[in-house]
Amino acid sequence: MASRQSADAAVPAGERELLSAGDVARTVARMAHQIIEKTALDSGAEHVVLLGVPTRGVPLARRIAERIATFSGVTVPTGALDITLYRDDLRQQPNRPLEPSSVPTGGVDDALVVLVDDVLFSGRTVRSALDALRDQGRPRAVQLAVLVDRGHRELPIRADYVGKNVPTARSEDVAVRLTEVDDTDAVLLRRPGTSSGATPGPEPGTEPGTDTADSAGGKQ
Ligand SMILES: O=P(O)(O)OC[C@H]1O[C@H](OP(=O)(O)OP(=O)(O)O)[C@H](O)[C@@H]1O
Ligand SMILES: O=c1cc[nH]c(=O)[nH]1
Repeated sequence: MASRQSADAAVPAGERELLSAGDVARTVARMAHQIIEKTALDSGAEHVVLLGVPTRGVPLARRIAERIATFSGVTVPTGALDITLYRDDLRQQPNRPLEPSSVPTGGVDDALVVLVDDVLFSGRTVRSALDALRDQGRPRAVQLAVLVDRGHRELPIRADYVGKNVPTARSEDVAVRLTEVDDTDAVLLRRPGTSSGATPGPEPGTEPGTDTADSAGGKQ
């Protein structure tokens, strides 16, 4: 998938499109295939549940489940896991409304839970999600699926399924846009203060982790 520069009139100055709408769809499809394969979903041995982290992890989980159903014929239940009150930096975050967690009927006990989020950065959201999940039950195992891994981990957390590894500078921002929330599908890389035509890129030593077990297939 080729990255497009902000010469594209639809992409504002200082932003670079990392994934187009078509790229997002293909990436979600590939992640669905990887989940089917790694969990042996179509063998029926596992009770797999996809739990999205609000905001965009929730529609992303639904999209992955829809692709899984199409590819394997297996209906995977989805839900939402609000992590707001479990953050270790709650006091530093702007106030945001709580979004109720919704765990599918059947719960998460003994299930293989795949947490789904749009961006993996410091890892603190995922750590919070693990705490939030503990209040819902005791899964047999927990995996992590993210659309974008942009590196800069602050905790020993890695994803099992990575849509795209993106080397970034810490000062940059990866913005995932999904139609269910934003009326458009795209992934943008934003560098504060850059003008149109500048090429955002990584600072030395800022590449995202490359040791994710399943990210090889997901790298682009
Ligand atoms: O690995 P981390 O450093 O925790 O960053 C990743 C999180 O940041 C974003 O959420 P954000 O808190 O911005 O809320 P949003 O999903 O509502 O945009 C993103 O959706 C991830 O959940
Ligand atoms: O770049 C980032 C970092 C955290 N969360 C995001 O959505 N984007």
